[in-house]
Amino acid sequence: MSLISVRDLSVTLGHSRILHDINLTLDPGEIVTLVGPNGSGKSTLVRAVIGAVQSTRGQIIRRPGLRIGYVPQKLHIDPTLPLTVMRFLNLPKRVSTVRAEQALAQAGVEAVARRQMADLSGGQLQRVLLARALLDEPELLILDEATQGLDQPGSAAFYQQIETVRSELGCGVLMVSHELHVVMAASDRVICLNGHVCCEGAPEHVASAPAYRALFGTGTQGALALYRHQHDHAHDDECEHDHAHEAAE
Ligand SMILES: Nc1ncnc2c1ncn2[C@@H]1O[C@H](COP(=O)(O)OP(=O)(O)OP(=O)(O)O)[C@@H](O)[C@H]1O
Repeated sequence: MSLISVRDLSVTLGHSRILHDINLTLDPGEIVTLVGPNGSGKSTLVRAVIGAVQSTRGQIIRRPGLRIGYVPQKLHIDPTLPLTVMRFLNLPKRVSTVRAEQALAQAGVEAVARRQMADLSGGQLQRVLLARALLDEPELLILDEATQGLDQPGSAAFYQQIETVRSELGCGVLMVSHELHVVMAASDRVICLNGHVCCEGAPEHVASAPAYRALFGTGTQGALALYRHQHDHAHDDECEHDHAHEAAE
């Protein structure tokens, strides 16, 4: 059974229709990335998946008992507040030291357990947030712009860590990102969103789809090669239609 299955989802916020006719499934072990221009509804879709936003039509079916780990964009911490990484991982509920250390190791930052949160670099902080999301051994890991503020090598290293986590835990991963070339290459499947699903499939397929190119141009192909890895592309969805005109909407 899929981890999540989104069927004909529409979301209206205030008087604006933000998402319409969204269909999406995510299977165990899959890394799916949502890309799309600012305001295209990526965060709204993720928030609907975690149950923080109500749908106006359609449904979201979660596998019964599904454990979801969520990595936010950023965490604002008062720099004057003394808070070690270990204490942070014990908020809001206590975890064993062994489990916290395991999660830090899975996130690639085992050495920072006793450090102050305020002293961490941007990349270390994002990995600590990842560790926190891993504490409950999620079956689905959701990351919403989790590499914002990191430079490109930092982002690439973070996404490689996500791939490691996926292969160690076997969890599915749903990510939102603006860093098209880096994130797309780390994904099994990419969904290009602009209020609805414009096109989807393997990164190479989406990068060359007319709808994607209309939204983002053609500059990502070379960079994709940087982090290319082998996938079975046999089941890629074809881009059903050309929505190139929508870029002008
Ligand atoms: N509570 C709300 N009420 C009304 N409109 C909202 C609300 N929340 C979000 N929106 C609008 O929904 C649209 C989609 O927002 P969303 O944050 O999902 O897009 P996004 O693709 O994640 O954007 P970005 O890439 O800029 O983060 C935007 O136009 C936003 O202004």
